[in-house]
This record gives sequence, C-alpha cells and structure tokens, in this order.
Amino acid sequence: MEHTIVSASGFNAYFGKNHVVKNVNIEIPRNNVIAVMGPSGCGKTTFLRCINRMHELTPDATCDGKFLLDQKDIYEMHPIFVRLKVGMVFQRPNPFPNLSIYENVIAGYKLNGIKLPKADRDNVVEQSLTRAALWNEVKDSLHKKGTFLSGGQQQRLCIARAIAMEPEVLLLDEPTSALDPISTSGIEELLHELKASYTLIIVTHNMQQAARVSDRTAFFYMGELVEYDNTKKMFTNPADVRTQNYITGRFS
Ligand SMILES: Nc1ncnc2c1ncn2[C@@H]1O[C@H](COP(=O)(O)OP(=O)(O)OP(=O)(O)O)[C@@H](O)[C@H]1O
Repeated sequence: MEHTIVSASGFNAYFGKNHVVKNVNIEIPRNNVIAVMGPSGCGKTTFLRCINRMHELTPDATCDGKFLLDQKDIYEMHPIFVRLKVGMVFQRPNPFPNLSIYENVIAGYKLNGIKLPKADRDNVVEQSLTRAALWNEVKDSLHKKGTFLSGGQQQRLCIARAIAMEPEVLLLDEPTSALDPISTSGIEELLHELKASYTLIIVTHNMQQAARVSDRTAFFYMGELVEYDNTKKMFTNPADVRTQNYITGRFS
C-alpha cells in the first residue's frame, strides 16, 4: 500500500485578485515521481511554489486551503523547516557562482546556521554528490568553482545541494529545459534512482519526458487540476477532453 506524503484539499493560490490555482485536491504517494503538466500560465509553477511556501515570498501573493506534508499542515510549520523538508531545483542550474563545488553542496547548512564538524561535512558532500551521480566526475576538483561544470553537471550539483539537506520531497521546475539531450537523459536516469529515497514532483512541458519519468501525471488547465492519474492511463486513455486535446497537441 502506498502512503501519501503530500496532499492538498481545497487549495487556492492568488496573485492579488488573480486566482491562479483553483480548489486543488490531490494526494501524492511517497517515492513516486509526479509530473505536473499543462499549458503555459495554467499555474504549474505556482502550485509547486505553494508546496515549499515560496509563493508567499512574492508581494501580494496569497493562498488558502490545506496542504499537508506527512499529515501535518505545511502552513502551520515554520517556512524554513518546510523548505528543508521540501527541496527545490529550478529551470536554470543556479550554483552559487562564488562558491566551490564542495561549498555549494553544503551551502544549505551554512545558510541555515547549522554547524557540522569537518568529517560530517565531508561525508554529506560525498554522499550527496554520489546520490546525484556526480561524485566520480568531481571528486578531484571539489574546490573548483561550481560554475566551471557543464550545464548538466551544474544541474546535478543543484540536485546534490538540495538533497544534502535530507528533504523528503524534491520539487523540480522544468529541470532539463535548459539542457542538451545527453544531459537531459542523464538527469532523467537520475530521477529514476532518486525516487527510491525521495518523492519527486516535476513540472515539465515535455510530454515524452513526463511519460518516461513519472508514475502519475497531474494535468492543470487555467488553474484547475483537471485530471490526475497513472501516467500510462492518462496518456493512452485520458478521462477529460481538455487533457486529450492537450496531449494530442490541439493546444500548447
Ligand atoms: N510574480 C507574479 N506576479 C503576478 N502574477 C504572476 C506571477 N507569477 C505568475 N503569475 C501569473 O499566475 C498565473 C500562473 O502562472 P504560473 O507561472 O504558475 O504558470 P505556469 O503554468 O507555470 O506557466 P509556464 O508554463 O509558462 O511556466 C499566470 O497567469 C501568471 O501570469
């Protein structure tokens, strides 16, 4: 039996009066990959940013309804704690440009004022880079700047930085859209390995990618969660005509 790790009920998000995520109800099982899809502007990124409470960092942005992590209300927790438990990887790889690879991986600890002895720091760096499938490529250049890496390596470094904090959930907002096909397939393979340890929620515009990497797909349209189902089922036999129109390319 699959356990729910994240769930939303009657969840709404707004920018001022603009209602951009509408009455969303969803249950996300642990150790699954969930693809979030839908036309541009339908609220995918906003939905993602509500899960780790980044939405509220935008002036005039509000939300209501319930979002639970491990059955506890995300909006009753400290936002910093939520962001430790729910890591985020962005569209463009964004390692801190002035920090070395080593310092990038450990950056979340420094930012949160968590002090670790050197041996523990070394261990976190090695474990996180190993999990992000980057250790072998960088183990001899840990003190070089993160920005000297290729785009795909930089994105894996950002994944290592996120998992160094031992999150339960990893949010990925179009993590491969700035990468070449070979780096993209490296990240896709990595997602497959990471799901043994984490629950992954990935926004993607690429339907082939959603079909390759995800167990379930959530299809949003104009802020509404129109359909949420097993990915194979959704791509072969969608229940809603709007999903069908989207996957058959009738609108993008
Ligand atoms: N910072 C902001 N201030 C005001 N409105 C915003 C802001 N960010 C997004 N919006 C609006 O919220 C709605 C949802 O945007 P969001 O970025 O969540 O959609 P999306 O599905 O992720 O789009 P895309 O696929 O183009 O990235 C859009 O109408 C957008 O214009």
